Amino acid sequence: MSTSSRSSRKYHGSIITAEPPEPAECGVSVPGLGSASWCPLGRPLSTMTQNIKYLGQAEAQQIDQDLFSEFGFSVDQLMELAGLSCATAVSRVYPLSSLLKSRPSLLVVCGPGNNGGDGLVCARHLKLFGYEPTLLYPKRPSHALFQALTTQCEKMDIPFLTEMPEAAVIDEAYNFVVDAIFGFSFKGAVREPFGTILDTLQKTTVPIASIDIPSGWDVEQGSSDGLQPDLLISLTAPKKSALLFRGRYHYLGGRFVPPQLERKYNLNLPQYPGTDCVLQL
Ligand SMILES: NC(=O)C1=CN([C@@H]2O[C@H](COP(=O)(O)OP(=O)(O)OC[C@H]3O[C@@H](n4cnc5c(N)ncnc54)[C@H](O)[C@@H]3O)[C@@H](O)[C@H]2O)[C@@H](O)CC1
Ligand SMILES: [K+]
Repeated sequence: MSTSSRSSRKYHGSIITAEPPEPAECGVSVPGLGSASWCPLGRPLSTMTQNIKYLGQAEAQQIDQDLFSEFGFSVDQLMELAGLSCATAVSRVYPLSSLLKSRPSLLVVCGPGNNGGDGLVCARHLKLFGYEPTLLYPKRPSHALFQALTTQCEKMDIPFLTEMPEAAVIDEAYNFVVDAIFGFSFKGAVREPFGTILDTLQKTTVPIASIDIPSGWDVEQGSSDGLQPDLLISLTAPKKSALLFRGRYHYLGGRFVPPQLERKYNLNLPQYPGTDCVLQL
């Protein structure tokens, strides 16, 4: 599906209001990408968010490392906050009252790395928020953290599918899909079973909410014919490919960046409102 055809995509089974407007000039200056000629949703970024830094892949991974080594965080700490912000953004964009299907069902597809871990946490919080998530988690790392997150979801009575349903089945059964397959460490051609899973997701018509990066997109260059999510939740700071996001909603989450780290990488993060853990960009 091309990016241009995405803007005319119609969603079924939930939540649709209006077509996304055409992109407009907003002239965001992005290190390494020059001046972007448009911005998501076609509206100028506010002065509050226009200087936010869009990260390359290496820089995102370096910040990740700094958080764990120099700043003393553990993975599960940050994953919990990341997953909670994803669930919060999802519930803002697709509130229970807006869902058209009789049950507040959604599918969360998790990949083999930390992005998949964010998906497990997000599913657990969505269940606590009153949604009915179902998980697909085809490649499970043996690490104790992922086993614990899986157990937590099982104990919350969140069902796990054994295989990816066909697109028509997803459209029929779920209000929307959370894409937690790949994040900022994705590289190269997609390997199975995720190639088939992403092909199926592209055939669905329900909205897709992508965690950190639309899965299958190059972290910096994006993908013109890849997944075109309706919602993108950028964690810590957006990645360069987020400039090519043409869905309706772009949120920032992962409100855990210490000011010292923000200064070190000149992230220029916008101020989150009050005690909120997400911010719409
Ligand atoms: N520092 C941060 O900003 C935080 C990041 N978190 C999450 O962690 C993510 C990054 O996690 P990871 O570094 O584990 O990486 P990813 O979750 O992006 O993916 C790595 C996994 O995908 C596989 N993979 C990579 N390329 C592939 C391909 N072409 N085909 C098939 N499999 C492929 C790798 O073998 C590995 O198992 C972020 O995007 C974010 O979602 C959060 O959990 C916590 C805080
Ligand atoms: K993703």
